Amino acid sequence: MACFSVVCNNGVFVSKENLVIDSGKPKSIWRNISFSYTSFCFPSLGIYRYNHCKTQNLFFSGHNSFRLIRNGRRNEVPSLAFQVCCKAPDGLLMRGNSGDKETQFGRRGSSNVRKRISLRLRPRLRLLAIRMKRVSVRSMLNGIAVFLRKNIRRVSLYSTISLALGMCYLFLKLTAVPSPKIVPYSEFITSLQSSSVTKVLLEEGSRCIYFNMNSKSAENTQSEEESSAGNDSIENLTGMAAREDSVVDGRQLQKQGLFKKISRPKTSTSAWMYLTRKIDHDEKYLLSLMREKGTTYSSAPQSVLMSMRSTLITIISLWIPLTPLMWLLYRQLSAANSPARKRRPSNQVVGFDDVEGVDTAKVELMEVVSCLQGSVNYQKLGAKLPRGVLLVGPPGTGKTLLARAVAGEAGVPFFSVSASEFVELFVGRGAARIRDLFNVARKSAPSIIFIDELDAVGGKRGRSFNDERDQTLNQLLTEMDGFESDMKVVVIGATNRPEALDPALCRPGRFSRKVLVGEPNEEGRKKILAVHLRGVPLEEDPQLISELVASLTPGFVGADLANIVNEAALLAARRGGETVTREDIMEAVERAKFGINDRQPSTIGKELGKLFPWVPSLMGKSDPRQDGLQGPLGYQTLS
Ligand SMILES: Nc1ncnc2c1ncn2[C@@H]1O[C@H](COP(=O)(O)OP(=O)(O)OP(=O)(O)O)[C@@H](O)[C@H]1O
Repeated sequence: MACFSVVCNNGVFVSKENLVIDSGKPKSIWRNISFSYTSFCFPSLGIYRYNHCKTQNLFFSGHNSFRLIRNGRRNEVPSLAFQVCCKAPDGLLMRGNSGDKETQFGRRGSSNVRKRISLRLRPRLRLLAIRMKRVSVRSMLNGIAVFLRKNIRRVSLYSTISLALGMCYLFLKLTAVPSPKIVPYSEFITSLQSSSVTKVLLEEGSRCIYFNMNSKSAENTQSEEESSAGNDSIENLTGMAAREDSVVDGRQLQKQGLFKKISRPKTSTSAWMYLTRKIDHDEKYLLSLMREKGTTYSSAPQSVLMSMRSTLITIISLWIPLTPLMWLLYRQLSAANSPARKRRPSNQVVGFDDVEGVDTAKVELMEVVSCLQGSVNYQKLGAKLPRGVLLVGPPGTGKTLLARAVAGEAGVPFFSVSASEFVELFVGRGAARIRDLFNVARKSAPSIIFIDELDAVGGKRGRSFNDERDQTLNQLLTEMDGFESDMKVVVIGATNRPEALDPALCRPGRFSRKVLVGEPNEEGRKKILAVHLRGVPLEEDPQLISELVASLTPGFVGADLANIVNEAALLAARRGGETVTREDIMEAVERAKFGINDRQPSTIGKELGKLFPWVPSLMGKSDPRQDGLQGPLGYQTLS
């Protein structure tokens, strides 16, 4: 029993978390402590023992302290002392720490809160100060320089875009002029008829007609607008008020109390008060009316600045919504997504030793490896390196593994793609990817391209309306034709459906060599099992187990056998065993053969079976034990 006391002379408990005892040891050590009882002494009141803390009031807090919660009680005693006794493992040094920040006893109220806040803040500020001291301007600048160097392209692109946008904004801001008020054409004609229009400008190449009116009419129009609309837009007011040759001057507007709204400077003024749009085939009448009324009229092209401004606005308003779309398109179309880039040439660690049970296929492929390595001088006799080798066989027989083994043995770059990666949404994209892949492979020659599930793009042409797929296949055919005779690039394809392939793909010169990768026989299965049992700790002799499992698994392919070994290891791990036993292996074989089922038939099932013995046979589920069908090695198979 280790006892220690914590004494506080002034202040009261204000916190529920009123005591933290620091052991100076890691938190894990505290787990062994059981709290016996707490005794409080209140000398000023004459109370010396006061037990109220229970075991559950012991909490771990921080990494090397524990905390007492006092059930919310408060001691309103100015002076108190208490003792904490704990059972601790032998040799554990404990010390009470009344000066701990969380055991502060202060006055109730705001001063205490302030104290607590300051106590919590202080260490954080200290930490911040230490960190700030460590930060040096030079290292920061170095960091920025390194970042810029690394991302020079991206940084320059973003800064160019930002600069261009900034320039556009500045240009628009500088060339901004208050636009004239747009009025209907009929109003313009009426004003002309009443001789209130003073000056007209017909803009060349557009339908815009700018015009000014004399003061009286402008005033009338203004008051009409006010009464009808209530308030005008700031632009219109600005345009009217600030115009130099406008008849309505600033003073008038000020009188009307409208000038308050004007915020634009006087320099950005428009020369024209009103704007309307021309009606087709009315030019004759318009000109004759203006001549009749003696109105000054002229025509002028749009100013360069204004046309630039409107072009810029059009471009920006078009491009802003289009940019995300373009970005998506770019990402889709960019070569960065191409399989050739994704698959960097890598040296595979798989060798022919890792592939067993497919000896004929291995011999064929070993020849290709010898040609790639240059150990067989096939050119001397005028022979050519086979362009393509097609691996044909049921799923899981090791076609992919064989291709990887070829790459591993030849020690050349290996580009592995699944043909489905060439199936694209955009016409021509799949073909471009094929082109990319072959270009990269050619550059890294001697190399091997492996196309898995070749039937995804190599299916017979013209059978569907899928133009994109046909184009991709055409490109593949072209690329395979395009190898120069001395180019050491071999294309290995794998498929489960050779009958679905386009005949052009299988003609000599393309996938001329077809290698059947079939189901392994018993000897083959034994060898495959031996490969997969290499790294598994077995209770018995691996050879014996391989023979046993091989004899029980006719029709199983390499992938099934690899799965059996893996399942057995998992079962052993589940039961917590150190080694994989024969039972684990047998259970894994059963699982692979019959699937995972409940071994024990359910009680309801049993009862039903007793009552209606014909039900299981009706459902096609007869008891294997009754049928004499036994599991491997006399094990009962699943019911
Ligand atoms: N002959 C074999 N020797 C050793 N392991 C094999 C063999 N065949 C298959 N395996 C195991 O099965 C796994 C799957 O094989 P793989 O992917 O090569 O089959 P596949 O014939 O390409 O199948 P699919 O036609 O479905 O693509 C391999 O990773 C390997 O672990």
